[in-house]
Amino acid sequence: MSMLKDPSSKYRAFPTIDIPDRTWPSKTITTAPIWCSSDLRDGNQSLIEPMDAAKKLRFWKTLVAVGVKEIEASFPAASQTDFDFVRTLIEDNHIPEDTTIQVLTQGREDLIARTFESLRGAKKAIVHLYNATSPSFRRIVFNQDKDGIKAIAVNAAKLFVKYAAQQPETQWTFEYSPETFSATELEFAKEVCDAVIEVWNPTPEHKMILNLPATVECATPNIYADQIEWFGRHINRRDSVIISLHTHNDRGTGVAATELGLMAGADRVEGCLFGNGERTGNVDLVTVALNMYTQGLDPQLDFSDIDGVRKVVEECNQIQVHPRHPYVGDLVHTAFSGSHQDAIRKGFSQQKDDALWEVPYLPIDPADIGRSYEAVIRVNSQSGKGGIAYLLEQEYDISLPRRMQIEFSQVVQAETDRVGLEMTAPQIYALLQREYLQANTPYALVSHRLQEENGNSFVEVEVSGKGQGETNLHWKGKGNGALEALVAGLPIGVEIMDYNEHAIGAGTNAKAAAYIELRVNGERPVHGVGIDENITTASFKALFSALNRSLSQLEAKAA
Ligand SMILES: CC(=O)SCCNC(=O)CCNC(=O)[C@H](O)C(C)(C)COP(=O)(O)OP(=O)(O)OC[C@H]1O[C@@H](n2cnc3c(N)ncnc32)[C@H](O)[C@@H]1OP(=O)(O)O
Ligand SMILES: CC(C)C(=O)C(=O)O
Repeated sequence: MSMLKDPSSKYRAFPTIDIPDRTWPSKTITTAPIWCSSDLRDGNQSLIEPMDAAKKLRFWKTLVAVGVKEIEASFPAASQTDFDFVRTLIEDNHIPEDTTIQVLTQGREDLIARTFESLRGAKKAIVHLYNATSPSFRRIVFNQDKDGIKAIAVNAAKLFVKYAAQQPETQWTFEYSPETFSATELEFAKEVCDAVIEVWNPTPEHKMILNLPATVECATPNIYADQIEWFGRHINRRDSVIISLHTHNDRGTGVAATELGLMAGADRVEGCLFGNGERTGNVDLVTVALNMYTQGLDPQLDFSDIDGVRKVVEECNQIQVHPRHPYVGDLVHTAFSGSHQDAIRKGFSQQKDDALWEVPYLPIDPADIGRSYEAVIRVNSQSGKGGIAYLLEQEYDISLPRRMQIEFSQVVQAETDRVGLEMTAPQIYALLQREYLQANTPYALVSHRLQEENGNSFVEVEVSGKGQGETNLHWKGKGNGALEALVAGLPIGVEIMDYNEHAIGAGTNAKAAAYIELRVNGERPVHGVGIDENITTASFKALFSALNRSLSQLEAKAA
């Protein structure tokens, strides 16, 4: 094999479908399909360790809670575990009235007999027959010509009728899959399916299911859509047939193929939660459903606790969901990068409760699927001021003025660059404390006295600090307001460039936050922050914070 100069010569392009008047490209999906989960069958058969009975039951209950109404529970003839699971569901009444159990079998009589046996006593059931129809499977696996392949399907279909008749207490629905449909000549797929239709004789009142698998995804999704549209136009008794999609994800386009297949007229979708299944998986039912949701269409499945569902699926399958997996991955509602955070923060502040969802970079409101907003913005070295400001607002009720956001983001940036790690909200707050709230040198405010007289403010402050020796300093000043009086009393020339304040919290526990931008001796302005129960004290603390930071920076510059 390695001798081949160009290995791609081993493969060939999938031919296009001759359907020039195709209609699906201009369709949209307007109704939710019938959903069928194959987690307990196609998903289960792909696991390193297939689920035991307890796990299968837990998974089954989760699917029922999500609202999946048709659930392929097993391949009962494959193993005693699979057979017994079907018995448990029936005998212990785990199948709600509005839910139908589905099982799969090959077209061999011993397997069919055992399959029907497993369903004894079920109120209703879907029995699913498959055999592969594509040229390579005909040649390689079955060593049969087209007639031989059709005969497998027709003979098995007849056996279905025979065995179903022996259990008339059950309301039967039959499903046929021309396995490898997407790699089968369309005329031949139709021929086999028409032959099965003849045997099962469905009616508009009692339909059968024709499931059209992309058993191995082998072409672009538009080809699959063409195949589905062609099939729907040509199959006999279309009104008595439910057309079902069953895609895999070998080319990474299982979701796209399913969506285009629905636009092409299919009625039903088989798949697995979070895309488990053979090789690269079956189509992910969650993504298809939530994609509909984000188009304003109710998918009729409940993923309002998506993390709860994920937990069950991960524990049963023993496979972790990827952090980038659409909708459910740990990181998919998270923005680290500055410009994204800025846009998200602005989006949140403008988003009205009942308005169309328009928060940039978030295709879905995380709250709709049970996620909090906590993980939406996370800060690392790629982050900007918006994300930092957002976290302080959300977690600590602290709203930094715009120019201070810019200044503080440089402090955070230096820290994230230094440690090379993400910074959590508590770590950012600790940095704010260290940098601003605890900026106590060289001057720490010990106490202050404020007097108002005839529109004038008189301030006396007691100041201590490193380098002041044992004796505290006392500075006095007079001005039009408290801050002006304090500035007048300082022995250093300062100029207040900007002042902001706001409440933190409400009621008796409320505090005040004050922010001051201060220019010392005509140098570059520097910010300070003060937090206190008393707004005047908060503003004085903010002034000392700015003064100390500025003096420290000047000292560092001079050194
Ligand atoms: C695409 C899919 O996911 S299809 C579902 C696949 N899932 C599974 O196979 C899981 C469960 N299967 C099993 O446990 C086993 O395959 C069993 C118990 C069903 C059968 O096991 P075995 O009797 O050992 O047969 P095995 O699986 O090897 O089947 C191969 C034979 O069945 C034939 N066969 C394969 N598929 C079908 C079919 N759909 N209908 C009729 N015959 C078939 C093959 O041609 C082959 O025949 P040969 O022995 O004459 O060459
Ligand atoms: C049995 C069929 C539907 C199947 O699982 C497949 O083709 O992938």
